[in-house]
Amino acid sequence: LTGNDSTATGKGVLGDTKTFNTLLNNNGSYLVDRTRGDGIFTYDAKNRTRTPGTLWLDSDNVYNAAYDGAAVDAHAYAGQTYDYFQNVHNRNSYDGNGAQLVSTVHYGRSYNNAFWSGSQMVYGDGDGSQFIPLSGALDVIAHELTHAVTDTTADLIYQNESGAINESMSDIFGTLVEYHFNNNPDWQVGEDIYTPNVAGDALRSMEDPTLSGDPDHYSKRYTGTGDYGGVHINSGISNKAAYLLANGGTHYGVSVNAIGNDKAGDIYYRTLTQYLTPNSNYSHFRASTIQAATDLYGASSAEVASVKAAFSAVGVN
Ligand SMILES: Cc1cccc(C(=O)O)c1OC(=O)C1CC1
Ligand SMILES: [Ca+2]
Ligand SMILES: [Zn+2]
Repeated sequence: LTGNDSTATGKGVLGDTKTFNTLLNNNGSYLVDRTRGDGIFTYDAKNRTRTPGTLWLDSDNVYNAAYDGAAVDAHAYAGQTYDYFQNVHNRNSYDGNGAQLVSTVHYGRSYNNAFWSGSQMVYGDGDGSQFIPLSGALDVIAHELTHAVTDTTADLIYQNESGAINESMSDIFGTLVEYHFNNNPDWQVGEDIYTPNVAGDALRSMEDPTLSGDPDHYSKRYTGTGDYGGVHINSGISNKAAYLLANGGTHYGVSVNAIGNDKAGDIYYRTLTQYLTPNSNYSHFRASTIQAATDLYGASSAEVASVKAAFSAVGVN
């Protein structure tokens, strides 16, 4: 594919105008951003379920059609998430080696899911009631891309406690990316694309996981076999701890002093990339996070004390 790098404008899922990088040649404008790593490529599944589908081609380099919104956000938010990992953690794409970022939008029909396939991101359009196009939220895209970071580092097995930690890492970095770009940031997950007819709810809450029926203490963990052993359920335990570490608070009588988003992000990034292993459980997660914080701030630091308190507050001792 040859052509010239260009900057296009378009409207995202929520109707917000944004700019992003495209590639222009005689055929028209492709959603190809050659300015980041080995490139960001966005595809159209045309409501079928073959991936990656067709590389997105637009006629005039202006992406304002309703059908374009899901692709505009998938492309622009993948670029922002790339920038977060590169600029904040010095990681070049999800593998540290500039791997291409491939996304497919308009996947399936009324598909209420988004996922990392093992090699690319995939986004459904939602059914218009439970979800609107799922690429319309930065925390969702950063969530999916963090699965790729996890798979190329700790490679946490996607079931039971290791799977819950896998899921929580994606929610944590989804939220940190949303704050980094000040994109209506909060400690909720997927709020911008979830239940358009219901105000104030979210797919999950990190601030209060019980709002979506998930545990906020290890003693309340799910031990069944659903959801791969509760990977989207028991993530609430770690999500609450992360919320407390960054923001502070008292939970079940345990007080945590805030260390802020940036230090929390550096601790979780080091934990994920240097200490966690495929079968890490919550106990190993506590030890690993303490070690990462010790490496960064010292054994007697306030940051280490807050990590210990945050895990204790959610019953992981
Ligand atoms: C909507 C959805 C369904 C199933 C799996 C995932 C998954 O990627 O784990 C999923 O996406 C999310 O959880 C992102 C955060 C909104
Ligand atoms: Ca959010
Ligand atoms: Zn996930």
